[in-house]
Amino acid sequence: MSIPLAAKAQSVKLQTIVVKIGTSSLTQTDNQLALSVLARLVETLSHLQRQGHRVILVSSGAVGVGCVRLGLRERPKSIEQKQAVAAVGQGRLMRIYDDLFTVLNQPIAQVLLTRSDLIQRSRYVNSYHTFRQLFKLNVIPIVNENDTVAVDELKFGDNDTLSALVASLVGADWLFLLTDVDRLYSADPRANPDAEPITWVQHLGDLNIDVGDRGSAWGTGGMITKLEAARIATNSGIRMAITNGQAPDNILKILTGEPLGTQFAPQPKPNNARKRWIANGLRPSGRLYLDPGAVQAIGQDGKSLLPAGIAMIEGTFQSQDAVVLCDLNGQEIARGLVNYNHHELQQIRGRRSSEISMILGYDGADTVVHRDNLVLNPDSLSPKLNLVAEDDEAR
Ligand SMILES: Nc1ncnc2c1ncn2[C@@H]1O[C@H](COP(=O)(O)OP(=O)(O)O)[C@@H](O)[C@H]1O
Ligand SMILES: N[C@@H](CCC(=O)OP(=O)(O)O)C(=O)O
Repeated sequence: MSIPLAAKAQSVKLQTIVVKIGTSSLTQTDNQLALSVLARLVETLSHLQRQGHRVILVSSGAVGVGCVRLGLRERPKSIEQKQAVAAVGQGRLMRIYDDLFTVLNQPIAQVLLTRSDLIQRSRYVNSYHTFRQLFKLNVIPIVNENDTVAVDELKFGDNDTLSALVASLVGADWLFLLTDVDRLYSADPRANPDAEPITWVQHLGDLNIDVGDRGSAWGTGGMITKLEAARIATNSGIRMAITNGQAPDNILKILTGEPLGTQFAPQPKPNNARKRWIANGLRPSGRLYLDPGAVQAIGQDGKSLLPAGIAMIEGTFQSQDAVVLCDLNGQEIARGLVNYNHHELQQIRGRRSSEISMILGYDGADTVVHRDNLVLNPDSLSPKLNLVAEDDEAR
């Protein structure tokens, strides 16, 4: 029997590493597949796996590869077209990955997820168990959105967000976003040659940059979705890096401490997986505006939210839905699962908990959001720190 791979790794600290590669890195300017990039990516990930790390690849490209297969020169616009083209491309993409990984004797698995898989707690937990089993089998899971079935209102839409949610789900140490620029800049470097490179981001809330309104011709979301991914990942205690997809071995260099790309500091993470699910997996369906006393009680004193501290509510939600808790200026303080629907909450907001049964005519929870179901937003508590230009030492 062969020695388990994890046991072979000696001085390397074993980590869970999620790598996302975008369409812009997988395709060349003539819209053909960038085979050499794929091969180097496969070598890098197989190497990490052999060292004993747990590796997940989130790969875009179903639509791009489908277009190449069908001879389409532009990314399709309508949802139906994209779904059909993704169905053509996804199988082909996996075949290419399997051929390349097989050369290195590395087994892979296809995992296709939709937003609702991560919203529903039981499916979220099941997905987690599947990843755990795949790690035990020394398999590299290759994840993509299940484009052919995802409905518009429940789409990730971009794999940046998906990769951050997957990283949060598995409790990853690192998330790498491989793209067609070498790092984040103060503005889109294609449109602004003078844009300043950014190497280190301590707190996302302090980032003040221009991200344009779109990505490359084939990519989805551009930098906006990468920064959203950074919010989810760093708030889950995950360190993130944006680096050039042309050089996948940058991942190895960054892991050994080289200051390549743009790196984002992990924030203190919610200490249990369920809280990470509340903070990141769920889509809030309402907002509760809190008075200063309630902001202090939940933000500083670790208390549950009571109806007395709610000044205003927005949105249509049911009991146990996720809601955002914010101050009177709309600044997000926390997210949580609410114990009352929006009708009930309109009636009891601003009132004492002891009045709830009299107002509603039945007994309900004393709290609107119990502290066990409440996750503070680290950005709202962060001190002011800012971008670091290329030459500065920030770590
Ligand atoms: N501030 C910025 N810094 C770096 N790139 C930016 C910025 N704003 C916009 N971009 C654009 O984002 C693009 C990468 O996003 P995208 O095309 O969606 O890539 P991917 O396919 O890798 O997800 C870059 O090609 C760049 O033009
Ligand atoms: N699920 C889609 C991913 C779309 C997407 O996010 O693309 P990109 O911005 O290139 O990462 C696909 O496989 O084409």
